[in-house]
Amino acid sequence: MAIAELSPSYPRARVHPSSLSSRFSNPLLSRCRFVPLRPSRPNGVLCSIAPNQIQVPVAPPADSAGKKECFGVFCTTYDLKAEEKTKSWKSLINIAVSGAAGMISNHLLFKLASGEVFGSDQPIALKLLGSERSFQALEGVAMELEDSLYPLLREVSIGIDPYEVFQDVEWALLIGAKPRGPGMERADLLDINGQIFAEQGKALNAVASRNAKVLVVGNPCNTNALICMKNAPNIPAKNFHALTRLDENRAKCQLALKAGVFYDKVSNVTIWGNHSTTQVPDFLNAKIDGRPAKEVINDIKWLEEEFTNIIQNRGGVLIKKWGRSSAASTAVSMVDAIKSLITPTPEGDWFSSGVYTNGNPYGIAEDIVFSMPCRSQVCDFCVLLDLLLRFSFSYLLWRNYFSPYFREMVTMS
Ligand SMILES: NC(=O)C1=CN([C@@H]2O[C@H](COP(=O)(O)OP(=O)(O)OC[C@H]3O[C@@H](n4cnc5c(N)ncnc54)[C@H](OP(=O)(O)O)[C@@H]3O)[C@@H](O)[C@H]2O)C=CC1
Ligand SMILES: O=C([O-])CC(=O)C(=O)O
Repeated sequence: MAIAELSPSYPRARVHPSSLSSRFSNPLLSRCRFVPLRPSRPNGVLCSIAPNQIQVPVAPPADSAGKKECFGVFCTTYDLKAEEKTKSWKSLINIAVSGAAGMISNHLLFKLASGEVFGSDQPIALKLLGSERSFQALEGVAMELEDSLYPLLREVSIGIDPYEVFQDVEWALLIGAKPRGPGMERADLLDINGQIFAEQGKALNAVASRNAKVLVVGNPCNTNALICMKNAPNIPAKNFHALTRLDENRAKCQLALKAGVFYDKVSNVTIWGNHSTTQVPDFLNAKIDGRPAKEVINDIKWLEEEFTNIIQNRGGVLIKKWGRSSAASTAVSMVDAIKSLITPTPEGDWFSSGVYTNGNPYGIAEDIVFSMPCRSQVCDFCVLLDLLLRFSFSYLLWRNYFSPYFREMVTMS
């Protein structure tokens, strides 16, 4: 398929010796240093640095001899297991974030590091992917992470080569991509951004954990997720998601406002289709306080016209006001999306995610990434075990309950 054949935007390998050494006031993080990269380090991400920053490597302090080498700004020259507090912790997970010096990441990384996303007993290693142009900013991000003293954040590495940064990652949060400006459609970004996801898919395929979960945010995110997935055949297709949770959150907010209730009363909201103006926010199956939203709101004209329009165009309206695209709310919706994947979905509810359509029961075209209602099952150590395209909407419901107009909108979107 043509999509799978997009060529890489970066050369295969880029390795720069690193320099920098730093010292920290936190005793746990003392004796940090940077060491030169090795082209193929089996475990862990190599920290790259811009060519003009190449220096002779700093020799390890005598008292750390025999201990693990440190990379990036966080340095595990201490024994994690020896710490009382870490005894009940789960084992470290590796999380890659691309576009790590960008706006969305700037909100997301601190949520990840705080434990808000993966839990207060889940230590994490952050692998930050940037580019030569953003490398200094990436160092700035890493410095801010250091200065935040998050106990669960055990390692931070920065790099510009996805083949290095994605090594062994369990999660890849792919944000890095050009955002649209005023007057643009998200699809206008495909020419520029599609290449990024072809390359990153190949890199994930080569070096990431075989069960890595991939959340694609960079726009147009559905198509980019498909491109990434097609380039990563070693990773199960069900592990790829395009972020449409922001749209779901927006829809919940508007329904709550209209009904005069707080957001937490709104459930069962689906975004069908693409994260674009063709999406269909499903008010027919949405519930407010357990009752059908359309009964509670009792204004079908508003639901069909205004509500749908508001959700479809929310991103563009925000760009006109801010001059840039939504970032904080996107990071929040990424947190929601990840938590939905690692937590069993409450009985009777579901969440929206852009997923691969093969085998879907709704008559949606096969072989695309399309947002649908999803539920997750979780194994006991809190890692996504499986994602069910659960037929919360049974085909019967789909056929009999949806108006032909609505059905057509969804399948055409
Ligand atoms: N799915 C969703 O719900 C949403 C998706 N988005 C999308 O997320 C993406 C990132 O948004 P945001 O963080 O605000 O953007 P920023 O411009 O703040 O950061 C994007 C990062 O992407 C990297 N990048 C890669 N290629 C390019 C390029 N050609 N031009 C510019 N930057 C590039 C840059 O990092 P580097 O130089 O290190 O490569 C940059 O730091 C956008 O595509 C945006 O449209 C935004 C909101 C919601
Ligand atoms: O509108 C954009 O380009 C950014 C985005 O995806 C959103 O805010 O939904």
